[in-house]
Amino acid sequence: MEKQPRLLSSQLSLQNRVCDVTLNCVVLTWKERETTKKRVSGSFLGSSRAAGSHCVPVCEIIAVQETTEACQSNDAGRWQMVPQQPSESEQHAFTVSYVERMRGHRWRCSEVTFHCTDWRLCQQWIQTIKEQLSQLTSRPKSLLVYINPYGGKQRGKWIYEHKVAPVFSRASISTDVIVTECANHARNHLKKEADLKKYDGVVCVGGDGMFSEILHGLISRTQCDSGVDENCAETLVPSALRIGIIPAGSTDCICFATVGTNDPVTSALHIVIGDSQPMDVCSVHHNNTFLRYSVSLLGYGFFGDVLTDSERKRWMGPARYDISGVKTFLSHRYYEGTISFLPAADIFGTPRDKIKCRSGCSVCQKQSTEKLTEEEREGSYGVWRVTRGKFLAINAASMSCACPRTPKGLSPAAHLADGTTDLILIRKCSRLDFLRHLLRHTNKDDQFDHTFVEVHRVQQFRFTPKHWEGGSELDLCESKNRLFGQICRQQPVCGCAPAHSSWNCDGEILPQTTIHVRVHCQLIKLFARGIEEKTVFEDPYTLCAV
Ligand SMILES: CCCCCCCCCCCCC/C=C/[C@@H](O)[C@H](COP(=O)(O)O)NC(=O)CCCCC
Ligand SMILES: Nc1ncnc2c1ncn2[C@@H]1O[C@H](COP(=O)(O)OP(=O)(O)O)[C@@H](O)[C@H]1O
Ligand SMILES: [Ca+2]
Repeated sequence: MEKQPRLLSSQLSLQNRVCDVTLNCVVLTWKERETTKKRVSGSFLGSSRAAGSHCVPVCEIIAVQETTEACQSNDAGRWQMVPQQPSESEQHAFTVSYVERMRGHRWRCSEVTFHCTDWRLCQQWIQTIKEQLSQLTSRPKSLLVYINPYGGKQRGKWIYEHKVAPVFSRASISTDVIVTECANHARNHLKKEADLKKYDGVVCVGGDGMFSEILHGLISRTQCDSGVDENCAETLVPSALRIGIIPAGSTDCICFATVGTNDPVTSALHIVIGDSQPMDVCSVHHNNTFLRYSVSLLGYGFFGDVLTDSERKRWMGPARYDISGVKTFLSHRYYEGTISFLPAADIFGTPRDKIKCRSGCSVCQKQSTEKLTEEEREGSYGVWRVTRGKFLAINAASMSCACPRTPKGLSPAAHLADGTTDLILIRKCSRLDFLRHLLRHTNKDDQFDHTFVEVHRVQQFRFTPKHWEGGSELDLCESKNRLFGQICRQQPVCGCAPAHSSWNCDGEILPQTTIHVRVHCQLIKLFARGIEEKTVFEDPYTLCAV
């Protein structure tokens, strides 16, 4: 890697130890100088990390500020470092706050305070670091924050005030905060009222349902401002504003699948450093009319029924999904219908690939840089295929849908930003087989390796339930009784099972069942970077090899 010219290099004191501190355009490093160690009673003070070299990429520095507090003394241990500078020299200090990686993809805001002999040198360090930070133009300065006070365990407000606001304030980000008063408050405000020119991004404090509101508000506003009709547009205009997600809901799958953890402080830090992760958005249509957008799961059958049942149990909080999950599993309902889909070309891979979408994913980047060859582009226009049958579940995962319930996700190899969605068809099978399939979401076994599971990577798909074929949604309502009689004969186990399920669209129930879904590649951007490879956590110093 190219060596960067030094901007500053000084001997500064850190907890009474002398360090060589260096700043270039890319990293801040500090290395403890060799110190005299006084042996007191058989062991040495200081961990190898404390005595070693530290390195923080400039892009992961949160802030720098002059420190006014009293200097700390470090002679409480059994071993004592002999200071190489007189203590009266430690009158001027500055503190650097930076991202530190913890286990499980979590980030924390750590601080290091350097002391120096000379006021001017101290100011020079503060000024130079500030200048470096000011050049990071992708960082937001002003954010519009929406909090759902009733999402998840109803801790959205508390989480924002105690975990997130202090991080934003440390990074000098200004915020306008709206605590929502009813469902669709955030969506309507974004769509019609918000003065979006004032902001560099929108922050959602809540779950997937709340995120969905903000997504809809922002996309609709962008189309409206650009004169694009959401009902018929094949191409939608990407939104200029990024969305940050502070997880405070029940599933929080969009946060988990784009950051690797559901941790408010980690999300706040991704926002502060101005990360950017493009994301595919599916538009769902019925009879050529736009219904909704989806970024994670569109699920008919099992996941639709779980959601419908769980809505009546909202008072239980996140536990409602466990109760409804068990209930829906036991009811073992299947649904008949026809799925037609437009497969993605071979270059997009398959849902059974071993390679996963990770930070800086080359498959997704290929889409963003539009580096497809003519041949690849030609090959990406496929031929529609049709399949019909009885299904326990029909799922479309536009991203892995990883969440604490299934850390590898519903479709572990799905990509965040490749312009495709993974269609997962679970055909009618025994309860035991379905249980085996579900359990595999929680362990290392391949949940697609069953004869009754079919997977396709697609650009578009349509679904028509059997009793709809050749008719309209209204036809069903009119002939409801006749149909229910027929279906109960087909599925005697349920007593009086409904003929149709509902679509679970990112946690919202869709009223229509006959749908046409189209993927819009990288329509929005999040303040995230995708899940980082383990190596970044194991050896953060690889980042600093400059
Ligand atoms: C016997 C072991 C069963 C294990 C099953 C594991 C499968 C879980 C897959 C979960 C996929 C989640 C996809 C995301 C869905 C969310 O959009 C939606 C709304 O979230 P929120 O607004 O935060 O409440 N959540 C759900 O639909 C919950 C599905 C839970 C199913 C058990
Ligand atoms: N103030 C509010 N009162 C009632 N519902 C709200 C409010 N704000 C948002 N909502 C709705 O609450 C639903 C669930 O929100 P979400 O934050 O996803 O929580 P959860 O993950 O627990 O479902 C969303 O559909 C959203 O539209
Ligand atoms: Ca995708």
